[in-house]
Amino acid sequence: MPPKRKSASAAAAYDDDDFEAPDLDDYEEYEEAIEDVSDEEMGGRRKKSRSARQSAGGLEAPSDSEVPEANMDFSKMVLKPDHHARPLWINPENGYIVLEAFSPIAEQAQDFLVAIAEPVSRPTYIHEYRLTSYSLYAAVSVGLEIDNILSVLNRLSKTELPQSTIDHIRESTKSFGKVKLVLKHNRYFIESEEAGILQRLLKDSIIRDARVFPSASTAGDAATRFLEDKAPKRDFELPGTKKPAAPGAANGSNDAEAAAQDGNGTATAAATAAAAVQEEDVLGMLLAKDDDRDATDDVLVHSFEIQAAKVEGIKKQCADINFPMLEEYDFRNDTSTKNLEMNLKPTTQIRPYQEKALSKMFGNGRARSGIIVLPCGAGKTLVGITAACTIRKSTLVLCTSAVSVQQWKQQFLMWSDLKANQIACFTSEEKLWFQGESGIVISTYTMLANNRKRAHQTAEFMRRLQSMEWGFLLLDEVHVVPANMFRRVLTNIAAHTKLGLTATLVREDEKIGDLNFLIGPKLYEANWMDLSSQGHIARVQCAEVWCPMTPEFYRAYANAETRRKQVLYTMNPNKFQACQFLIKYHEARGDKIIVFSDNVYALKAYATKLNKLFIYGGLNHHERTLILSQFQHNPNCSTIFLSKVGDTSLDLPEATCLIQISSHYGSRRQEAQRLGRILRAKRRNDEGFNAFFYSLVSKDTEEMYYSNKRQQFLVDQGYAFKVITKLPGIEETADLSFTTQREQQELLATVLAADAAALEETDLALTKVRFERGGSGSAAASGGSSGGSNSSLVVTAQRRQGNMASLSGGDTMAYMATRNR
Ligand SMILES: Nc1ncnc2c1ncn2[C@@H]1O[C@H](COP(=O)(O)OP(=O)(O)OP(=O)(O)O)[C@@H](O)[C@H]1O
Repeated sequence: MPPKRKSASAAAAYDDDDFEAPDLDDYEEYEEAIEDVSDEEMGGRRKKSRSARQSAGGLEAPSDSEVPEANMDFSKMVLKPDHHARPLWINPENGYIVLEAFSPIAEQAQDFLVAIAEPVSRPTYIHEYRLTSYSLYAAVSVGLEIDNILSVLNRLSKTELPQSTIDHIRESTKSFGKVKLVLKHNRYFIESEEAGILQRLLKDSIIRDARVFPSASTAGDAATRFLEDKAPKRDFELPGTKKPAAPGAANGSNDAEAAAQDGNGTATAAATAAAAVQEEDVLGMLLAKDDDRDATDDVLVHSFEIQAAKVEGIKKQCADINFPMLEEYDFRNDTSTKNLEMNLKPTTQIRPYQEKALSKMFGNGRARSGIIVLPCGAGKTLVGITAACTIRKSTLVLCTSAVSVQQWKQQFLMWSDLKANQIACFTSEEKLWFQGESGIVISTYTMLANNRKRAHQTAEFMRRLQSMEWGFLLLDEVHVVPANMFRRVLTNIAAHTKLGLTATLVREDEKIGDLNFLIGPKLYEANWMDLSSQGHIARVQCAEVWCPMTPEFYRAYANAETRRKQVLYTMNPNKFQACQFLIKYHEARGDKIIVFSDNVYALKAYATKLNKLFIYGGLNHHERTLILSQFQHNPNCSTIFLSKVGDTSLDLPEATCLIQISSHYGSRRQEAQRLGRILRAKRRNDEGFNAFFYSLVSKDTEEMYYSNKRQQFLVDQGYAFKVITKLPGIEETADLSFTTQREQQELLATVLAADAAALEETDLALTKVRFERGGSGSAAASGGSSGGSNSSLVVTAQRRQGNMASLSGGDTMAYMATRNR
């Protein structure tokens, strides 16, 4: 039943219980949101998305497969005499940049690279970046100038900057940042400092037709074709925080000096040389330039007005003719949109990386539209709230589920001085407007994008939403929303500034590029490993546990159709035992455990057998909240089972261990989002604390292939996945299920007898299933046999008899060579 499968997998992106009965048109759109598809589907999607990107206007980032094979013979490269002090290798062939992350000035170099290039891979010692049109567009939008980019790159590079790199940067940015779209006093203007550029734009018939000529009543404006305006002075300061310290040479020198002091001989020599590079004020020059960019009093800005209704078309046209417009909101001078008195509470302290991300957004006193990328659990919500407190206008927040709506509301109340009645939630269960002329509305994408007939109260709420002029539109989990749905939301809503928040700017269908066009460029992307080492997110041990299939299950697997194959490798008795063992082990350590299963049949079967609570799409909001609260507050409820409805946005700081038993094909995004559930662990700063992420994989099945693919995003962020082929201690553990052949055969018979509908049960709210509880919630608190070790299971070192393979870890570990791209 192919259509049904589509809708089933579509649930990956959303918790869509806000609607009574989504129709099939909606499924088509949800389907678009699915980033992770089987390989056959990928080919078609790639082609489709490539043409979509082309139509999105020339700012195309090549996919990996499109990057030309580089000539890797660099033997003729001439190194600069002090190359050891410079941390960058630049590949003249393909724009890839390699950073020596162990260099004393790596941190500063990293800040710079993140601003101009796409991070490809950032493990411990060597980072890889790629210069793309998108990344350069983003660099220009946050105020970096091309000459400065080239100059800093050259200073950091071990060789003279290759001419091909210079040409690439100049060529792809020559018209970037020259045109801005500004909404002032409710009128849209196209602005540029170069009148010639506006003249050139006006030669384009689509743009010319959208132009608004000043009327007689605005005769003053009519004196010239182009309105003249002074660029604003830079006066940005985040509320409740001190002004961001000017990044640059001072900091950089200190870091370099510190590194020089504690290094060994070679490191000291390198650091001394690095300090010499620092003396040239490598980054200071660039970043100071960034800060001062708009402080020039005498810059004249030319502009002309365009019709509000044609804004999207004009944006697209400008991008098509290679003049992508930057969107900026002069909120301080917008007197026609009502202010919203809101501030961060005095106790709210934003973290340095949050401040850095925000300074990219507000760097010149206006608000730039764009996307901020921070790891899961790093506090994107507070970044969004701080941005709202800076703009201080009515704000609309869109997220992916009703649970997140409540979490956003709670976070607004926690971090800002807003009162509850100034915040309205718009979900299937709540539709009360805020008090006062301005306020906050929090809703889901599906609520806003739904264009079917609505109940009276919902229609009335929508009418009010559409008639408002929003100062700020905050888009949470922005990577999962399909372009069509976005378009529908964006056409329905008039907003001055749009900020997209995400942890994983990846989609297998490569539609990420659409976001550049619809929202704006990526403004900032943080490094997961840095935040982890600074204690802002938890350290995690990742492991892939290989579970051999029992012969009976494997035989059935080999002969089964696709859907049943998935259930068979998830229900594999050896995987079940591994899961049961890990739960026991970690419960005994005092961990709180989430077991993830995409497959609802398996989710119910596991949870019921193990007497645990479970959450999936069939439960309503109240039922989910009830279970989550048990997990958070009841010491006897240490493990819950979650379907994909828990992939994103769940704030469960109690969780310290994840076990994944079934997942969505090769989804890199899902893997990262799931990991994100434990990155916020409350106990993350306890001494020696580690969170654990286990992926249980049935050996010699297609799951192995997908598993490898899924890990790539996290591997690129610097996570190392250990492969465990045998869990130490499992064999001595009593009371594991399905240990006898008879039990295993019964289990197999049940799976084979289950009708196709049961195996295909989806997470959609449409499938109304009554509230089933896996058990009383009393977790089996019996200390599982842990193999006698209190330390991490993954790195357990034990004294036991064994052969050479055992001694070298060869019987429980496997090593895999993986290729990042
Ligand atoms: N500056 C801060 N000071 C103290 N706590 C913070 C700060 N920023 C965020 N937090 C806390 O960190 C946790 C994670 O924040 P948040 O839920 O916003 O993460 P997120 O980035 O949205 O994650 P996800 O992508 O998983 O949804 C929350 O408990 C939040 O209260």
